[in-house]
Amino acid sequence: MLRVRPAKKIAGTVRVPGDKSISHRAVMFGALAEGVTTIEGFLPGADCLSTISCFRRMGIEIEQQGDKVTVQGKGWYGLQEPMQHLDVGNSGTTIRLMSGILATQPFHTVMEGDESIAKRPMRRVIGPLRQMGAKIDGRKDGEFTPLSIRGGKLQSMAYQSPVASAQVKSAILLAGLQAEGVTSVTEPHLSRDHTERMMQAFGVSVVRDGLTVSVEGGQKLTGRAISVPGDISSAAFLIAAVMVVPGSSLLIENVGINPSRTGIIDVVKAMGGSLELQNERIVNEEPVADLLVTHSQLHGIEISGDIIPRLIDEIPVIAVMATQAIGQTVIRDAEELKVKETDRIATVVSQLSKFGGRVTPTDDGMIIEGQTALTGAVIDSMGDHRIGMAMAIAGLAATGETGIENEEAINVSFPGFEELLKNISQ
Ligand SMILES: O=C(O)C1=C[C@@H](OP(=O)(O)O)[C@@H](O)[C@H](O)C1
Ligand SMILES: C=C(OP(=O)(O)O)C(=O)O
Repeated sequence: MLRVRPAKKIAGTVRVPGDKSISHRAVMFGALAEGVTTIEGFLPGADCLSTISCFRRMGIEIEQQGDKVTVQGKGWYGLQEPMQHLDVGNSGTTIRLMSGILATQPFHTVMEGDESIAKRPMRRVIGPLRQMGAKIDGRKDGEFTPLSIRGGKLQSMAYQSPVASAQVKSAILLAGLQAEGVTSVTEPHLSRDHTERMMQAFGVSVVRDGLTVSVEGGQKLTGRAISVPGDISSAAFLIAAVMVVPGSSLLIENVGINPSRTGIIDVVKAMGGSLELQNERIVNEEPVADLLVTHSQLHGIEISGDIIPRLIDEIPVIAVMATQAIGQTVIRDAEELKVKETDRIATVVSQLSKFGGRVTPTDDGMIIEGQTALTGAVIDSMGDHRIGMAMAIAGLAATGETGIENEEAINVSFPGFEELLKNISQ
């Protein structure tokens, strides 16, 4: 059990582990590229290690030591048919992006993962890939794992996605790279665009027109050096820690500030929090900065619409911050929370309530009442890394001790979380 004590103050200068979305893509693109790709700042969390192990099973040589990775790319068709099932662990990004890649390969694969993956919807990716000509099956007509993919020659398509999902968009664009003609994806709202940026970094031409992004088939990826910035989704827990513990201040260095990910910064500022970007720069097509965060009394706001995909993974910890804000915080248009590692509307409500948090679930979000005094509790991550970490932050602001059960889930995206939190807590 992870134990958290109330903090008097959060202070220091820190770095968070590498961006999860960018780390997955760097390994995948490196494997499919011609030549060597070196990655520094890689996230050695369980999800990205699942991506590495899937590519190793397909004959790609990958060396990984901590945050340094070398991928010996063999070109798009250099992958070999795996003799066993590919295990994606807990990682939705791995299974959905890989579906797009495997749909183009002239062999058969089966992918499966843990209990949480088995409940997550796959037809959002399988449906369009089938329309492009891939033969894919799974439980409930391809909605659930295990997924069996027999890839081959694909037709290009213009896909109107009903959801703003980077995983859906990325799977189709990856498949489109081997389809004849131009493949495009149009989203209802902009989702994170790391795939588009990294395709360009690997030498692929990508065209964006508003909410539509397109690629022409037949383009090659060329291996290169990639430097992964710190994950803003991990930094979000530390930003929240500063905002819920009076007198706190923290400098978080080297954080990715891609505009499709910075909803958390906009929300903290709109709630009245002090957050300053310093030393802004561009690294491998991705904007990066140091974040100076200073405690401020927050007030409740409404969070809805276009901003939701820009902060979807941060909503559990935003809910924790909102308990310490003056007034009500209302989160709408976030039904996607229901299909993450857990149903994050239900798990935020059930776990935060154990501290005495006042949170009401709604069909597409939640309503959080502030300012509420929290009392330390024993909570359960429910196997969801973001729930475990969000509740640890609640523990910093609570009276008495908090215990987090099933804390090992945190390793999915933030190895070293417990130690880092201890180092900055006084
Ligand atoms: O493409 C990615 O790297 C991710 C996309 C998002 O999921 P959706 O595509 O389902 O919105 C996000 O929640 C996930 O943590 C990572
Ligand atoms: C939803 C998440 O990841 P994935 O979809 O890759 O499992 C997450 O990291 O919060």
